[in-house]
Amino acid sequence: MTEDIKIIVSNDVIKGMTRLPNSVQTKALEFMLKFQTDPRSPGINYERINAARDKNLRSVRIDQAYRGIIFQAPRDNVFIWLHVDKHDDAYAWAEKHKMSINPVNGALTLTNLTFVEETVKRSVAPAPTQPNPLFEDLSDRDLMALGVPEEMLPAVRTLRSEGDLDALQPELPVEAYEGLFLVLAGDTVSSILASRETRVDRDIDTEDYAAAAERDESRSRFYVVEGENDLQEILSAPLEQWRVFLHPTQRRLATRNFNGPSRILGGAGTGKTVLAMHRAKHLAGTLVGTEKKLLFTTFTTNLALDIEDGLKSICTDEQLRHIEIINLDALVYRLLKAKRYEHEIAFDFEAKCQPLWEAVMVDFDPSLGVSSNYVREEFEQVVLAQGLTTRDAYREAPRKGRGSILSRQKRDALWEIFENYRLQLSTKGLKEPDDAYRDACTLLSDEESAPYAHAVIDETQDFGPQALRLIRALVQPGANDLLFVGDGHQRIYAKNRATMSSCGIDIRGRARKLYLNYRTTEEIRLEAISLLEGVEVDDLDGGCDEIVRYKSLLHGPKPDRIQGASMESIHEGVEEFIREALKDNQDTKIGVMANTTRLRDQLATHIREAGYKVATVNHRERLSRKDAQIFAMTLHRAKGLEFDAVVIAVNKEMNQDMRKLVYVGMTRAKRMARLYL
Ligand SMILES: Nc1ncnc2c1ncn2[C@@H]1O[C@H](COP(=O)(O)OP(=O)(O)OP(=O)(O)O)[C@@H](O)[C@H]1O
Repeated sequence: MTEDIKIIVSNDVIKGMTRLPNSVQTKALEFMLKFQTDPRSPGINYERINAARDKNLRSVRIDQAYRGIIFQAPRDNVFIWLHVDKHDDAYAWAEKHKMSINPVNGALTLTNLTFVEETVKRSVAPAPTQPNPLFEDLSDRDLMALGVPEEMLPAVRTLRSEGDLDALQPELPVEAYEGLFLVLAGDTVSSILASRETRVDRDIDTEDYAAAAERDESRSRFYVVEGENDLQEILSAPLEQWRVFLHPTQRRLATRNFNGPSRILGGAGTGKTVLAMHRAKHLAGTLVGTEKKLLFTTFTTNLALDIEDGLKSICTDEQLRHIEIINLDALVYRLLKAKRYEHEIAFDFEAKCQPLWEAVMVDFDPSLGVSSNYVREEFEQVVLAQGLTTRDAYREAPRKGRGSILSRQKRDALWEIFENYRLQLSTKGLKEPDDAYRDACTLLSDEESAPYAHAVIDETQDFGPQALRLIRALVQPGANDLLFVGDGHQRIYAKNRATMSSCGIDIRGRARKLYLNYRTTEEIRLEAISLLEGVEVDDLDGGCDEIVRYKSLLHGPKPDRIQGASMESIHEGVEEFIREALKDNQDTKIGVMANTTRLRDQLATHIREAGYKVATVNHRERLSRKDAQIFAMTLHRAKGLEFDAVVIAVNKEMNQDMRKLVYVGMTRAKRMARLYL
């Protein structure tokens, strides 16, 4: 490819390749490679398309039956591959579409003109009772600043309900759809643009397709081919959209400079893990040629393993050499072992700590007026969370969110229990993980420099204060040092609620959000959030998060919620659900989730007996490598995973913690879900 030629490929072409017959795929790829080497080669016959309204569209011959549609920019040797199809279909497609550059935000846009005309036609002569157009208060410039292509303005002007907007969504750029629903949720155009960091203050040259292709908005749907082997690599790897096409906000956050720690919030399925992986790739790229390392850490082991596979699919070997992917507990274990730490870290509370806790609680005096559960929570949420080691420190400690005030005498009485418990642990050579994190922090503070240059942290909501302090201590303070992604709605270990600022992590001015759910249908998302009604959700830094601004791109059937079913009818129902899920697509991946291991195993056994192959997802297992279609797991194991269809059974009261757990489980589903309560 010569320097002055730019080849761009649309996501439609990249997605569409797999739908072509194999022989056509091969020919299309061969053609693209030839085209990439020299788009002006005499061997390539550009045919004008007489009926096309965009006069820059051309067709090229792939074989006797298939044609490619290419946009030839008015100047600068820029060629954009837009579509591949059978001859007549390709021509019909070309007649409908128009490429342009959004004159306000400078993004490449492709508009289906016929769709716009039909939308406008349908809306003429509104009945007098119809509501006003949704965006009548916004100027054309505002709409284009949000990402609406100029050619789509007439269609957007006809919208009168959220349903109308959803019907337009498949034809709108993602950022335009997102901008419009944020306006409906009450945001102003300027606040949306500011939080996205979209620039609309430049003069846009609407004929400069080379410059437009580089903008983050364009890159959410167009890929700029970088070098000789680039296109082949893209097309031969698994065609998961997230590897190549990021939401403009994902791309910006993955690559921008932050002058310190940053935190990205986003509801389930909004692409936080995807963003985190691209951020790691980007930062690792800056470390090539140095000895420095980036830490990618998560709470759950299974997720760390899947992220490792994800990173391998987007990073070069050189970049990978600078990334260490490990869940935090495993990292702490390794770190302390290397320092000849004398204690065993009691990761398994039930097996290691519970008997000792129960033994010291024998002396607990009920006349203190608090329950034994309250005492354990006090130990976790105040003593362990703040790393308190003396009675005096506990007497003075703030107890925000603990509900009741404890007199000095009561605190002293509780301290005796706590001290005694730690002593019992110590005689057995054990430490609770929070205390071990604290010890690791102290050991690190003796070192000359922190072991990592950067860290990217997924599932931040499940890291407690000691874990956050340790993460801080593991990374050299500086630009781009820490990127946290998380979602308070998905906190499944309530004791781990933390405030980043009180753990030495200052994210002021560097907090951002993702809004678009790429995974679940809107129907599943709404059903899942209805479980969280009345549950207070925090923003990981002492403030509140809200849910009204999230939205899904996909639609599908409303999930079922079935209450009070007998075990027998749950078994029948689960089997029927699986049959239904597999009906149209035998490759459907199904998650079967339960709140206990016992219930999980019961369901798995029943499904196996019904003739299906079921894999049980355990600790430290890569889901992506399991040879099965149906996966049974506890709700705790479901974090970070995804399935086409999810069926959940819960046999316990739906308290706040359980609601969050079920929320996590249900938002793993892409298109079908059912819940038994
Ligand atoms: N830019 C994108 N384009 C297409 N698909 C995307 C994009 N970003 C994310 N996805 C897809 O959306 C789904 C959810 O992404 P991801 O797992 O990163 O979300 P998340 O916010 O970490 O979710 P959760 O918090 O629920 O675990 C995945 O299937 C992912 O491949």
